[in-house]
Amino acid sequence: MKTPKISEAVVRRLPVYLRYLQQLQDSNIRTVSSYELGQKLDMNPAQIRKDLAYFGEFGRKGIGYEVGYLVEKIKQILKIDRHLNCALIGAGHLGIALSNYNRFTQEKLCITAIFDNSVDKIGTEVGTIKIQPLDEIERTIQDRDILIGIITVPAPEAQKVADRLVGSGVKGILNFAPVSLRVPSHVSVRNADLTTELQTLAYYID
Ligand SMILES: NC(=O)c1ccc[n+]([C@@H]2O[C@H](COP(=O)([O-])OP(=O)(O)OC[C@H]3O[C@@H](n4cnc5c(N)ncnc54)[C@H](O)[C@@H]3O)[C@@H](O)[C@H]2O)c1
Repeated sequence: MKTPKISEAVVRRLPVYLRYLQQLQDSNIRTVSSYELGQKLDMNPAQIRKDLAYFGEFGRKGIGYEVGYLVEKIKQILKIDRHLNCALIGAGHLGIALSNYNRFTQEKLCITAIFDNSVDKIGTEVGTIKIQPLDEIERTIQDRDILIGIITVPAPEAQKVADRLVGSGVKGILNFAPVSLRVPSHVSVRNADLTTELQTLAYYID
């Protein structure tokens, strides 16, 4: 069967479903209806059913969704049922905080290499990861099959770092620097920005 083109809005909702389903799993709850999901996530149950139906028939009438099964399915859809190595570049305030957070929360989608260009940082450790010089980025990314780069360097350095990540073969970049990156079309970029989120939020505050 040909997979339909899935909109980004649907893809962005899947991790939201997954996070709540994993909480249910931790509480040993075995089944959940789209109505219950909708109530908890403040979403329309019909929307949830429609989103999940893009990928298959996961629910059963009168019973709902089997939580464990749906968790595994969503992980497969998001392709996070495999180990996916990430490299972080810029071991400053934000980079260290993100690395420490990721270390405790993720088993498979994890930061496995950290780079910086400061002699004060190179060779020091974040958890079990030794910060490497930027010069080692290409070789490390290829040797460790790293597919995602996370940029936490100052804005003027971000494009140069992105170019090196792309040249090393990464397929996705999560960019925290306040700058728009230019990358080839085969590379996906997601920007995370506290300031723009706050500015957007401000619009809704009277
Ligand atoms: N998206 C957000 O919500 C958000 C929040 C805070 C900070 N930021 C951005 O994140 C970035 C980092 O902020 P910070 O407060 O951690 O800064 P920081 O100065 O504490 O850390 C930056 C680190 O990058 C390293 N670095 C600089 N140039 C480099 C290069 N070419 N290659 C490798 N390493 C390099 C520095 O040595 C330093 O360790 C900035 O661009 C900042 O604007 C974004």
